Amino acid sequence: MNRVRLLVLNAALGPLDYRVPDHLHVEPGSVIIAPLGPRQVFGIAWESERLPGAEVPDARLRPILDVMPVPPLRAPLRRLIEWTADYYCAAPASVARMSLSSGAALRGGGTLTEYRLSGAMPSRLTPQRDVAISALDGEQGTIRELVDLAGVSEAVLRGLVNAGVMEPVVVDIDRPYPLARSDHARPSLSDLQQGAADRFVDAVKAREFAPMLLDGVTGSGKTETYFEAVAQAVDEGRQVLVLLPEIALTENFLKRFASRFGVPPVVWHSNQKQSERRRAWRQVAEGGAQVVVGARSALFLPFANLGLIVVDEAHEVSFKQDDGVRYNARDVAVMRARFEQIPVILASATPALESLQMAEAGIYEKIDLPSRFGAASLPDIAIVDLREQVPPRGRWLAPPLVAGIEERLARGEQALLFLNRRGYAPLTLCRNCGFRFQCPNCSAWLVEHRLSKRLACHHCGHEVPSPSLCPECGEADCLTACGPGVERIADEVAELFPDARIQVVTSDTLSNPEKIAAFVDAAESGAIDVIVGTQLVTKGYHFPELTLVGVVDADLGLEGGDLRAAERSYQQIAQVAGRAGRASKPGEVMIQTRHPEAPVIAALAAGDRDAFYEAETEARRHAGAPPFGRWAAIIVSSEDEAEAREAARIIGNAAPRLDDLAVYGPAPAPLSLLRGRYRYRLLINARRSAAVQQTIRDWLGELSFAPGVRVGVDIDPYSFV
Ligand SMILES: Nc1ncnc2c1ncn2[C@@H]1O[C@H](COP(=O)(O)OP(=O)(O)OP(=O)(O)O)[C@@H](O)[C@H]1O
Ligand SMILES: [Zn+2]
Repeated sequence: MNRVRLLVLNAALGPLDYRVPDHLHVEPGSVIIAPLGPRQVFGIAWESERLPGAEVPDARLRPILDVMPVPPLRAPLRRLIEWTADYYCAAPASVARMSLSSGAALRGGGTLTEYRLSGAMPSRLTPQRDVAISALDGEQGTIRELVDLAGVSEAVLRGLVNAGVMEPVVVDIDRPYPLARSDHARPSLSDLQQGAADRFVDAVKAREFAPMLLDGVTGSGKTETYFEAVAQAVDEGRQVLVLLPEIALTENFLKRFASRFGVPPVVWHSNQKQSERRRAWRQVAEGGAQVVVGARSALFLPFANLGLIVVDEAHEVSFKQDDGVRYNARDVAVMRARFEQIPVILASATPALESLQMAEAGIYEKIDLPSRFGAASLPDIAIVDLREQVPPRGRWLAPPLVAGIEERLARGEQALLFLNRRGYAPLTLCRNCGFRFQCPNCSAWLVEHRLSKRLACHHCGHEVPSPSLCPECGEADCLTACGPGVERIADEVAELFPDARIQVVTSDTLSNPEKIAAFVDAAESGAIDVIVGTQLVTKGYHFPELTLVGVVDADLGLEGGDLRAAERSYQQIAQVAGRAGRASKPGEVMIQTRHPEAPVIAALAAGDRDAFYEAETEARRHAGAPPFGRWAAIIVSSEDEAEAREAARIIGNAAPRLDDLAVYGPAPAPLSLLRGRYRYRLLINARRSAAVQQTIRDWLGELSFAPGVRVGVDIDPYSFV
């Protein structure tokens, strides 16, 4: 009899066995729908020897219902799912779910009716019809899409359809994308760039696993260089995955890609329309999507014929996912390349210490671009010591920075002020009674957002309209904003320079692709004088007229107990500094700080990256921190504080006593209340050789907790809150 073992997409269940009816063909990787009690569940056919489960006698097996009309998940992806689940202590079903991330795509084909002009003219030409006909020349789309394009009502378009002026065209909803042309606009590379590009092209041709670290200063042309490898893969008919750390960077990338290859790449991220996701998923699986650019979830897509992976801005913390399956997309990308036997390029101007260490150990090949492209040189960096250059009361910009902005405005150039704090002020308190606005669901202050006139929690999204009275003492006019956010800095610039055109750039103001595209256009065309932004604006952008970068508070990133704080601060400031002077005009960077002697600041000022990395490496080695030792975290949470505390105590008491592994805690998490759940943490510090995952599985597997308790494991954690 034909039986099959399924990895079912339900994290609470183990693998399940089914019978395969004679009329269905199943192979490893087939996507299957099967009965589960009275319901149905998706599952993936798996090699049974790799997925141990309870042996059920043939007679008790239920038959699967159907095999989905999609290509089976290939072996390299199945191995990746196994590896990810094992390494990050996650349920295989939760990882597999990321591969089958468009339910609609699994069910197979469908069509859609679009319309276009037929060439016939109407017998009666109203002004509305005239507008529509000229606007729709060369266009094709659904009626709804054409309504937007033409700016006329649906009734007008329906009238044109009835009059035969527009004709229906039936299209496959999962139709292929237009093809990228590798020689559409090939740049002529500098010798240095060409050397790097040749290496990447060779690696694509070789079709072997090759992890490469592209370490190039800001503005050195990393993108242009790895585009040559993309071109090679496209020429060979193979697919490419480019991972970006944030959706916000996609718009800029789309534009650059389209001008290089003639068509935009295929986009994949979580905020897309269902229909777009489904088309992208199917084309990825069938090989019709050549180049996919996406956020980290694109890593688990079922590529038919992957030839290259690029992780751009590979040092970015946002590649680490902190809920659900807690994985690091940078590291999983390298594993996917290994299973697929293809090259992977990690590109960054400020590589993670872990990546540099891998290069030093000879595991990654390091490829350097040490200078900027063309006539551009790296900007001059100056320190503004806030203890000597004191901003006026209630202000945050010190005199040298203000003078710098004034100079840029006079010359028609641009300035960028960086402060990694959204909103107007991070804390609001009552001068009369001392009341502070706090989130009811989180142990965090509410942040004032003046643009939207609200107080908001940046952890759970809780919002209240900005009050005029103190809720505690009832006084009016007593609420004070403490400290600056970007909105407040923008106000300060507006007061100093009333004619300046200022744009605040945060995830609040650039909340959709249209707004991001509008910002990029405005900044490129010189319609903005001063940009005030969070980390969102520190990387990826290339604005030729931007010649001054001001870091408003360089000490901010060093606060808090994060063990990677120094590295992250260094990266963020080096990246934002890298936005200055990228074209012919030289750039200048001013870093405001109260601690000019701090190693991070001193290294930035001296432009001595190696010194910083060396000091940081020594500190990590000394502390047994990554990459010299390993960390893992256990996070316990419950809506009931006593329940959470008790579960944490049980885990702490059962902690293993081993020579190569130390357990700290449990202790209340720094964010001890998050989204209504009380939280405790344990930190594990282990030698590199320790079997951390197995130890944790054995340890937690023995324990049981109250039903409302959640226990999460975070391997190689980034967040310590
Ligand atoms: N060979 C080239 N020919 C023409 N333009 C180039 C070339 N190399 C780089 N450029 C241009 O120089 C600018 C900087 O290049 P790019 O954005 O690729 O650098 P990067 O190293 O990715 O920078 P960052 O890390 O700061 O984002 C871009 O506008 C790019 O188009
Ligand atoms: Zn909250």
